[in-house]
Amino acid sequence: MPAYILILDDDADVATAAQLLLRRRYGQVATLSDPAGLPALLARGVPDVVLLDLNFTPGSINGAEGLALLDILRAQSNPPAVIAMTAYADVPLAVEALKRGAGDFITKPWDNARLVAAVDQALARREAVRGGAAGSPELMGESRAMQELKALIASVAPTEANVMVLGENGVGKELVARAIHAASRRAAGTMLAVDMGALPESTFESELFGHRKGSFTDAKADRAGRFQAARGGSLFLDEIGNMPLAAQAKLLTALERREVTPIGADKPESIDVRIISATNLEEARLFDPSVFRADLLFRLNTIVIRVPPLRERREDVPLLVQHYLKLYEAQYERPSRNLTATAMDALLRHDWPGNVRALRHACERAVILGQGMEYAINDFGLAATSIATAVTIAPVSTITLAPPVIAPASSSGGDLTLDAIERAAIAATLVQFNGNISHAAKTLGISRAALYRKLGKHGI
Ligand SMILES: Nc1ncnc2c1ncn2[C@@H]1O[C@H](COP(=O)(O)OP(=O)(O)OP(=O)(O)O)[C@@H](O)[C@H]1O
Repeated sequence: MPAYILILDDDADVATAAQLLLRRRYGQVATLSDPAGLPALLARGVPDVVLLDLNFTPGSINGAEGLALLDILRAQSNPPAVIAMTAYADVPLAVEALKRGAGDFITKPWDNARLVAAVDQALARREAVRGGAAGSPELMGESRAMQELKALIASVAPTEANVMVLGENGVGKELVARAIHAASRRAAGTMLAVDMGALPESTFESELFGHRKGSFTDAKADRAGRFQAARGGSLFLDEIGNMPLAAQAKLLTALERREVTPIGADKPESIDVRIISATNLEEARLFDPSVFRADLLFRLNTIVIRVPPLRERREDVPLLVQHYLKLYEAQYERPSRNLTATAMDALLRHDWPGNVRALRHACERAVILGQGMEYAINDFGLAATSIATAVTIAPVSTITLAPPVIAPASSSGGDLTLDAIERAAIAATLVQFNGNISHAAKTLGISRAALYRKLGKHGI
């Protein structure tokens, strides 16, 4: 979906400069200089991201108008991600904006690369938030792996321990980080996310630790760093595996001393953040000192949480598919449709190299492009090579109503081994109960443990 960005700033020059920069990259970039026009604009459609100036009236620096606009934006039923902008790098104001729901802040004049990175991150965060029901990101899944993951999150969250989240792309690492923050003692504070892999080395210190006005040519105003802005909350350091070694050394010093010195400042400032980090780097690479400093690793990984890939918890597929189909049916105002059992079986056997993010996109595609009365596997646009040869299941009419029906012997007869019948019966029963293991086991007449063993055996 092309992104819709709104720049809300009374300074037309500033708004146009941002528009020119962002138009090259995003679908639709609008500007608005008079906040009075905001309700009418929102009635025509809510943007994905709003760059919001916090001070409208010339000379005003307390941010009250911007914060009021922020409240209006946050009150939308499908609220945009907001990046607060201010010419006055006033930490309390930035923190207030973050507390009231802005996802990030940027000071003017901005660095172009930084602005684009902030918009990219805001879009990614919005996608993650939209994934949850009613706007709150929820880590879904009832597989044993997910139950263990949720239990681990619950026990780790209330501590102050630094947590490192490991897992492939799209498995839900950021959702895990948000769940930890939400269940922590710092939940009233903000969780600020920083994509460490996208931070240019030249601006690394200024971004993380802040700077004082005049400390270098472009330092036109004081700027708060992410460490200061996240005070009292959590700092989510994403993609830490992609940080250059020099930046790793700087981060290590800050964490060891529990203080940072803004560029140009004469005194260090103490930091009060909990660090949650994430990477998709394989552990072997992470333990390679030419890639990642061991001393920094030990600072960050007091607790390690591994999020398993979706192919290792296939039982979660039906639940996720149902959730995302419903979500996109509502979003695109499409009628609710069922899924053929054949399609669900193929989705269950898909390897999902892009994990939950890919599943989510496949569901969005099916909702937009599916033409039949029911969703068929072709609607999901999966690469044929990633689906193992289909086990024949009669096209059960709905996934919720019909009991599992196993196809009579196919004309080739090749699929009808006892194993194939067992596999098909399990898959169809899981579909029937939306992936609920307890119900499926009861219906199949076996224990939950036996069903888990069979899921493993059949690679479901
Ligand atoms: N367990 C889950 N339940 C519901 N949605 C999920 C789950 N896991 C991931 N998602 C969704 O999948 C998408 C990717 O999740 P997220 O950004 O947390 O993954 P990630 O591991 O941080 O990805 P990357 O490594 O690419 O940054 C988001 O839209 C998120 O809402």
